[in-house]
Amino acid sequence: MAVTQFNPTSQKPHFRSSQLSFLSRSLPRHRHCAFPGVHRTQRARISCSVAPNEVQVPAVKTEDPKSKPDCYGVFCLTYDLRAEEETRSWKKLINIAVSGAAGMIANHLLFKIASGEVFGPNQPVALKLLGSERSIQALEANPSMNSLNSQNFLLFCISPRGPGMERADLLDINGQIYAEQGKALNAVASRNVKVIVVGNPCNTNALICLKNAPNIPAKNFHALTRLDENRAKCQLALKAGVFYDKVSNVTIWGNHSTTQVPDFLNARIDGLPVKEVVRDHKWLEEEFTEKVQKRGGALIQKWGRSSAASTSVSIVDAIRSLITPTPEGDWFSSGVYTDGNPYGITEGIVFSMPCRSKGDGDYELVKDVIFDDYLRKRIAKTEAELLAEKRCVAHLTGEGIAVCDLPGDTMLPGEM
Ligand SMILES: NC(=O)C1=CN([C@@H]2O[C@H](COP(=O)(O)OP(=O)(O)OC[C@H]3O[C@@H](n4cnc5c(N)ncnc54)[C@H](O)[C@@H]3O)[C@@H](O)[C@H]2O)C=CC1
Ligand SMILES: O=C([O-])CC(=O)C(=O)O
Repeated sequence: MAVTQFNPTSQKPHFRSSQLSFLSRSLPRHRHCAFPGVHRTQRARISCSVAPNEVQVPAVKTEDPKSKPDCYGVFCLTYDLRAEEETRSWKKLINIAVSGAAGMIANHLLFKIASGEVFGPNQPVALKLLGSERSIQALEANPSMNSLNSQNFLLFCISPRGPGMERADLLDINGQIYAEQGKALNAVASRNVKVIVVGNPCNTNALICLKNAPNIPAKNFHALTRLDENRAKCQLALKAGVFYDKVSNVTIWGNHSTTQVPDFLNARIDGLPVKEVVRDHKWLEEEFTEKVQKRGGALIQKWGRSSAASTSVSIVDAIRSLITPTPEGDWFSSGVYTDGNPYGITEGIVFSMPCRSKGDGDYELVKDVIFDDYLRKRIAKTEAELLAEKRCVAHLTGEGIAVCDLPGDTMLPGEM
């Protein structure tokens, strides 16, 4: 299963009834062609291109015109993926499932994926929308994980957090959902699926999910800390008076919470160490660090709800970092499993660390980073918080009886 570029031996994708199939809007304007297997009554004239070195699509085969088209909400299936062998001029389908699909983040994200912004032009993508009861009504989404067997990416944007809910309650209630979904993934998903957990507390939710999915490599699970990296880059760019793209090598260490550590020691501006460009080291240690740590909460205070558009942008960045080679010398942050990490961080937790990818969906941890006392001390604090969260969900990870002794002064970004 999964996308060709991740697994060349992947099985042929097949289409389940609740999937919505999109062709990237950014297909070139070339000639029209019809697709084999498309019902005569609904045969869509879909733009497609055939490059000189590609195989021309053979003549259209028709199927029983009486058979009904698959329609879901306003979308009808017009591209029969069973004909995939015959449409060799097309890239292989990428399957993406989004859970919490009727929520704010997904509302931005789904259109980015469907437009071709994430996986590029000429790339067919199939979106599977998963959700709670509410989203079944809103989107005709699918509440079941059973048909996730052919996904390349699974994005969890679930939020059952209610007013006045304590952090420990959230860990438990949200954690139960992730335990359940981890089990479902374990039963049906491809071993190559890449899972990005967005719903908070995302590091520990990712841990619960991966612990309940032992058939899937723990390495394939990510907790989204890319939003924090983007926020850190933005603050550094503003301070240095440079464009955002001049800032590189920014690591967010640890938890997606107010203990996270935006690393200015290893970060660079225009290729130079940040500390050489930003001489105000007090600003780096105090203002910059706190601003990034508490940005989520500041936004909730101003806007009344958590960041959705910028989160969806950062999910796009996170996916693109896995499917395109990391630029030479640079890296990106992701919350990943700590087993085998070269930094001495306790194993068995999901911790944001610097990663590089060859663009094949996989990643390696970056070895050549430096530490000083300030960085080590901060990393120890966020590590302690994640270990406490882990103890708090031991009943959900199969590690015994939960003991919840969360440090009082640490919070989710939105908990200020
Ligand atoms: N990691 C990060 O950088 C960030 C994480 N977040 C987190 O992302 C999550 C989602 O945020 P929004 O989209 O703004 O929330 P939202 O409340 O707008 O949407 C969440 C969706 O999840 C659905 N849902 C609830 N329980 C479910 C279940 N058991 N199965 C499937 N779907 C379920 C709800 O019906 C809703 O449609 C929150 O937990 C939020 O704290 C938000 C911003 C940044
Ligand atoms: O707590 C929240 O939902 C908001 C959040 O993660 C962020 O903006 O970083």
